[in-house]
Amino acid sequence: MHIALIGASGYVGAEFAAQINARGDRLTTVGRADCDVYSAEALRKTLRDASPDVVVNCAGYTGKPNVDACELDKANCLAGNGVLPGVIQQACESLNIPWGHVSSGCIFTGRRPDGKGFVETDTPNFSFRQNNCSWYSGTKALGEEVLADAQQCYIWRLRIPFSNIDSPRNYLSKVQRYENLLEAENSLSNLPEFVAACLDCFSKNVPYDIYNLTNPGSMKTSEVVELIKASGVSDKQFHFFDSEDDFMQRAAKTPRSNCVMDSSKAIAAGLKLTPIEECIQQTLKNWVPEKEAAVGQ
Ligand SMILES: NC(=O)C1=CN([C@@H]2O[C@H](COP(=O)(O)OP(=O)(O)OC[C@H]3O[C@@H](n4cnc5c(N)ncnc54)[C@H](OP(=O)(O)O)[C@@H]3O)[C@@H](O)[C@H]2O)C=CC1
Ligand SMILES: Cc1cn([C@H]2C[C@H](O)[C@@H](COP(=O)(O)OP(=O)(O)O[C@H]3O[C@@H](C)C(=O)[C@@H](O)[C@H]3O)O2)c(=O)[nH]c1=O
Repeated sequence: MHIALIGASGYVGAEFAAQINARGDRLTTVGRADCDVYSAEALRKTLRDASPDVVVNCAGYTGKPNVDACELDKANCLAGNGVLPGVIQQACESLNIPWGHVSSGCIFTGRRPDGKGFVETDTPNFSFRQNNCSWYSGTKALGEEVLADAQQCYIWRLRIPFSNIDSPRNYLSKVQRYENLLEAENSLSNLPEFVAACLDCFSKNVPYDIYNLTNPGSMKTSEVVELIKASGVSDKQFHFFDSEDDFMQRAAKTPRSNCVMDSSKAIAAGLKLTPIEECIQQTLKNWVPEKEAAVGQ
């Protein structure tokens, strides 16, 4: 399969590129340096010339070191998350190329009113329409609205990614590095399993649709801390904020979307997502500290 990857230079894009190469698929990367990705015509020409079988979009604006930074660069964030998906849709549809878009579970907060995790048909409850969200989450929800009528398109929802490679973007690293932790319940995505599931959508002919690609189940921060301690990866003394208000006052500029998601639709479609506790345990067993990860590159 020949895959054109938009956003290959990012945290998520790098994992896509690595797995595409490891599968022996053909990879063409498309970035802002190659063409004006905001021009459907320029993007169409670039894609037509490359002639891929499928396109994957993992470009987007996340904010560094975290989503707080999006509050300071709203126009770029809106462009990357709200406008770009629509331009890619236009280019792909004009060439009749199937494609997938990396969205985020952060368009939800909490649990459904019935206590269950959010499913794909639930309306995002952490969005500009609810007027309760971070700028980042609002733009990601808009991105999904833009793609509501997209053809031959997967929307893959990633949520607080983690892997065994220690890095500032890895949730298991963040838990070890933050001075104080917010106690919250979340569904999480193992990044390698997320990317494998996205690529499997094409190879297994999974129906085009929205998929929550989180590892089944959810974890409280304190439960993640216990797994880290039990693994021997860190012997740090972990400290917690007193409350969400304390977190907002001392560490955050904008609210976070801690939420529980239901990934049973993805599992039923044959995508492999290991239950969350088991997945974190396996990940910590194979932990590669950042210094060793840098040597291996
Ligand atoms: N990391 C996370 O925690 C999560 C990420 N996601 C989503 O996954 C996607 C990738 O995230 P991640 O890899 O972490 O992000 P990174 O910031 O690591 O990478 C972002 C990528 O998008 C490109 N990009 C950044 N801003 C823009 C813009 N305004 N217009 C066009 N291209 C842009 C960058 O390209 P360039 O080299 O040109 O700068 C880069 O390739 C995003 O859509 C994000 O919302 C979803 C859930 C969780
Ligand atoms: C800043 C901070 C966050 N947290 C918690 C809040 C939250 O539950 C969790 C993650 O918050 P962060 O601020 O690290 O990350 P944030 O930027 O909110 O993370 C998000 O990135 C974007 C791109 C996404 O799409 C999301 O799915 C998610 O991965 O860590 C702490 O415990 N202590 C802290 O000091």
